[in-house]
Amino acid sequence: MNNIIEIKPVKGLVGTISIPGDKSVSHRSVMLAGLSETPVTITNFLHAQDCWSTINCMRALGVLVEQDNSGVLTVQGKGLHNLSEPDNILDAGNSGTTLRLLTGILAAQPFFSVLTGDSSLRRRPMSRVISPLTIMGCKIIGRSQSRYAPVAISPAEKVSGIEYDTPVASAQIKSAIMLASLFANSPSTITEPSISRDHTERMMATFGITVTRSGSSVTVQPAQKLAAPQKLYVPGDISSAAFWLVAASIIPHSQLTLTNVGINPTRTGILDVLVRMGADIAVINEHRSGEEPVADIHVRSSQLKGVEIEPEIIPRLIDEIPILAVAALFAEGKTVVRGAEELRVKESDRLAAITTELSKMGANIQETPDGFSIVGPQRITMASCDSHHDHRMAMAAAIAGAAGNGVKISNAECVSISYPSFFKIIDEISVNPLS
Ligand SMILES: O=C(O)C1=C[C@@H](OP(=O)(O)O)[C@@H](O)[C@H](O)C1
Ligand SMILES: C=C(OP(=O)(O)O)C(=O)O
Repeated sequence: MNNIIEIKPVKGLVGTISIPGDKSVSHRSVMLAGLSETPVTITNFLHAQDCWSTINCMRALGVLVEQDNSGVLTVQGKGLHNLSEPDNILDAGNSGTTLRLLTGILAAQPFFSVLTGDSSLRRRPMSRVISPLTIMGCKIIGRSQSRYAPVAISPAEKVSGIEYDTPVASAQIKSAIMLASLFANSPSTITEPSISRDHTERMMATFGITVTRSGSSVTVQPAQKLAAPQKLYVPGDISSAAFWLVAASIIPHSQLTLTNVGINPTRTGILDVLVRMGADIAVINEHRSGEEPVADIHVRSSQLKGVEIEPEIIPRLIDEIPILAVAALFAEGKTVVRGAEELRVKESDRLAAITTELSKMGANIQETPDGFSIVGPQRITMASCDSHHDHRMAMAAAIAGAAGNGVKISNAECVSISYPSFFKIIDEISVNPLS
């Protein structure tokens, strides 16, 4: 399927958007509920393709997952020690989080399993989880000297805790180790170069697991049984909200209210950077939703200015860099991104994809090995772009087109990976599309 979507330039974006559930939290909610013995209802679960990959894998392991008419899930787990051997290969689709976190769970099970994914996921590095899990005693091999999926997992004789310094700040590496550690014979401590998103830590605490943090290290104790909460509530995804935060900032006459946005400090780098760029953003109605902080956000158009985005903040805005590149095109002065080499191993090589696609609109971008620099503001023209089958690229191109002179995006259907209603919402909030 190749859906070509045309986005027209718009005069302004006005309205209120209820931000759909957080993808990271949604994955973790079904995995941990699946390892519990009592039923858990999950409200505001993200019904997008990546999270359904997780549901389908958990179902194949014997977990019962049902949804009601309003999308609320009920998960009846199997407990820590009663998952069943899947009778086929597990398919993580396009989802790195599904594949890497499930590798952590499956590495500690007394049965054989194989995990794979689509052609994009099969190009992404898996040795980063296979290596530490192997040190723990797990038996995992993958394609091409265990660099890539498919990965095949055999029962381990013994799973031991680990003290592990991760070379990259990655919540997927950290979470895979934490999940395997639940089954280990001793605690594990993972130390990151800087703290990646901490949703696993927070949600594990909700399930009665002992997790302690000291600086950039996190220690998780093995568990006998999880004490599941009856209800979980998934906050809105700030990575989805980011597209509207940038769109409303750069499109004149815009005024948006984004409701129910997760503002976990390990995810709010985008807010910090946009505020430094001069964005008109107000965070209101802050409250807690379970272990996660949530708020509403008002955003209005403003003239942004270029900023330096240094390596230290990258883990807190890792998925927002494609849309930040669009913000930089409309900002006055130079924006530089450094230390973002991880973008080369996402759904696409996002640094190359940003440069290629925005250049088609006439943008001038200097790509570097670990980022890019852009001097703005730049006039961009109507162009035919490609998503590279990468949801965040499709949405970033759409906002560039709406703010600029329109865009046609091929392979645009991939927005369903994280934000199925994205194009419908652009239509709903657009004021007087200009033709
Ligand atoms: O743990 C998670 O839910 C995620 C972690 C990040 O990946 P890395 O752990 O590879 O940085 C992020 O890019 C991804 O979208 C979701
Ligand atoms: C990188 C992403 O997700 P994942 O790693 O789970 O595929 C993303 O959503 O931008």
